[in-house]
Amino acid sequence: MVGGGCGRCVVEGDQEEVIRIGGGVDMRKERKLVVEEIVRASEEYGFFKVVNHGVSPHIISNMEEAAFSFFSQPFPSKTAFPTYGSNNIGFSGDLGHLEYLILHPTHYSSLFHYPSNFRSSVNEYIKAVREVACEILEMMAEGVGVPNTWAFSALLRDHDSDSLLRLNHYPPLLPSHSSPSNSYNLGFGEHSDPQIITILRSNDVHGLQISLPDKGLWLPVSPDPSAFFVNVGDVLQFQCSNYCGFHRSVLNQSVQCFDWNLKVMTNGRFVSVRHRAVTNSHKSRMSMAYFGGPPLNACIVAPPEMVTPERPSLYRPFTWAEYKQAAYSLRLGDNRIHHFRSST
Ligand SMILES: O=C(O)CCC(=O)C(=O)O
Ligand SMILES: [Fe+2]
Repeated sequence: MVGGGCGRCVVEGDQEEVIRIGGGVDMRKERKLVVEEIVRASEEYGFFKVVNHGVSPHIISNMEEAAFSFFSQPFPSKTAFPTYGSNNIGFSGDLGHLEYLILHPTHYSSLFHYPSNFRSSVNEYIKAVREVACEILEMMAEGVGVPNTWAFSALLRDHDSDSLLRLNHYPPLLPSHSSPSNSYNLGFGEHSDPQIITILRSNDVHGLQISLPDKGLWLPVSPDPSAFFVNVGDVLQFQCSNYCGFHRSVLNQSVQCFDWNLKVMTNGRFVSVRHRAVTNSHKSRMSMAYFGGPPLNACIVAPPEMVTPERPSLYRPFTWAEYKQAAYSLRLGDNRIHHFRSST
């Protein structure tokens, strides 16, 4: 269990609660039950674990080995890769004890410089986790009563989807680098993920913590390398409010006007989870986060089914490009959703 004094609202986690959250949605159970569990967890926490997800352990271990081997290179070799970063998170001065690599599957140039075995591990992994993400989004749409159950997932399947894979490596802490309380240091500060959905997986080392809505508690999440953790992203919180998504390639026809309504796609019915990662171990921690994002020009607005006179639209429509720009210009921990609330 992780506890201690780093950050402004650190409270030791309640193990019972962690177990309840981390128990896992079993994807092999009857679909109706899986849908119910996913919707409930997305409303309550914006976070859940999935087990029996169907991704081959071979694909996962290949990706992890490729990532460890990348990070084991000398520092100057790593900095030659344009999407490698260390200690600085984003562009607004946030710091963390980690190094990372950002890989954009649809940007050919993002993978161009890597050896072919690395590229194929990344491509295979992304393909597999995108399927998991899409299946979950389809169940979410079904669970909240959106008739086109592919409406959210189509955004990830879009050729122009702005999805990415982020590999985070938290090296073990040297004693001279640990915080005065010696409990842990911040690896990745408090934030919510801006995209639609995150499929997160880590090796068997503790570090991830989630914050419960309105409770000011940080709960440590026990690692489970055979499972994926799912974060509801900001866009899905929005989107489960006004939606209507059409996709050229899905419909196989030319659609003049994209009516992507992710509202902050659930009109606030789902919550995006605030989370962070701490380094508290003598072992390296590796997390691999697939962020499912919409195309840049997608208009984020909730499905009509999610907006009623009793539940008016909470957010104004905006494009993913607008939101992304706002997200990256603010500090990691800022509440950016707030800037997109309707004025009425
Ligand atoms: O390392 C982790 O478990 C969390 C990483 C994370 O939150 C992120 O990459 O957005
Ligand atoms: Fe995150």
